[in-house]
Amino acid sequence: MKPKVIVYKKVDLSVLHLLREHCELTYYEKLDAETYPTFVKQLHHAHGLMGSGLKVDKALLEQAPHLKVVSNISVGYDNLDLPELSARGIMATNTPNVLNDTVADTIMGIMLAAARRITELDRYVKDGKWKSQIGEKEFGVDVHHKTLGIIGMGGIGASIAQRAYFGFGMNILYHNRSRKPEYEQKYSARYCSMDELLQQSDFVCLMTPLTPETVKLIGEREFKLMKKSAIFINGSRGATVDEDALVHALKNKEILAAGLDVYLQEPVPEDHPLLSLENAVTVPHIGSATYETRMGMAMLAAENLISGLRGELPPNLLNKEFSK
Ligand SMILES: NC(=O)c1ccc[n+]([C@@H]2O[C@H](COP(=O)([O-])OP(=O)(O)OC[C@H]3O[C@@H](n4cnc5c(N)ncnc54)[C@H](O)[C@@H]3O)[C@@H](O)[C@H]2O)c1
Ligand SMILES: O=C(O)[C@H](O)CO
Repeated sequence: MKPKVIVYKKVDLSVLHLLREHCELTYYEKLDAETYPTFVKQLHHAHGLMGSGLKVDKALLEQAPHLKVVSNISVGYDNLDLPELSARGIMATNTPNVLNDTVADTIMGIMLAAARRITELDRYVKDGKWKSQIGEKEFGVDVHHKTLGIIGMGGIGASIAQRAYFGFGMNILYHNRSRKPEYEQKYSARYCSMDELLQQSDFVCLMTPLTPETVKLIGEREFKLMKKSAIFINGSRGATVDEDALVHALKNKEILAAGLDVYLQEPVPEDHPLLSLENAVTVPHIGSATYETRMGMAMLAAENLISGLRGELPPNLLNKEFSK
């Protein structure tokens, strides 16, 4: 008998074909108030789960007595209660590396947009405000040859460093849990303490996972340490930043601007103070959102799922306990 699998995110047909070869599939393009009750009923029989964003915690797992593999279609896995999954003998997997280049492209785009005020000035043109030659009021600041500080020099951080160093001639500083000699060599990246990075960088880019240690990693104190001309970029998770402190820093010109892909609450509420600030570039969590990369992530997630359901160790297994 084929294992029963629930996919709860829209994925390409080729991914569904692959899954159907190996599993009995229930497919939801998305979970919402309407589909959730049926999803929970099916959870009682499921051996595998694949999707993204769903909080997989004790309460959910109580309703999934046969579950063997949870396959996240994302590299971040802060939605998973990993200790609880491990205690129940359930494998968890994610999708690292396939998205590095795409997310790094997004981050460079946000950096350029914030520094050169691209989104703000796009609105200026469309609102009919371009009446004469632009002047200093519309000037931005350079990106090239500035100092970029990367907090969280993992797969994505390194791809950002590569673009910034080779493409923009930037000077790279980084802070990470451990030193990365490979990137020091390739991108002349210099390891430093977080405080030094915050004080020296023209652009501060946050790329750590969301963990208990990184909740509100950047707050009032950190914004005060940054240069008044600094541009802050968050591509990690919203909860790694104290959003009230960020709004305060932007309003009071403690920093020049911010570029944000992630928020504490997503979708970000319409009346969020960040959305009324001209010096905040706000995009809707689009880091990995290209056809090619989302397809690659879903395919990798399907491979992880199938491998785990076969009783193998999936390529991107997260629980350390299973590898022992
Ligand atoms: N905006 C998006 O669409 C998007 C896309 C992909 C990933 N992400 C986020 O980016 C995160 C990083 O992704 P990745 O693929 O580069 O992961 P990764 O595991 O390769 O890299 C994360 C790096 O952060 C470092 N780190 C962890 N805790 C730290 C701390 N307290 N201080 C300093 N460094 C710390 C790790 O040592 C590691 O080098 C993901 O966990 C996810 O939350 C967002
Ligand atoms: O963690 C990830 O992979 C991104 O946030 C996309 O969901």
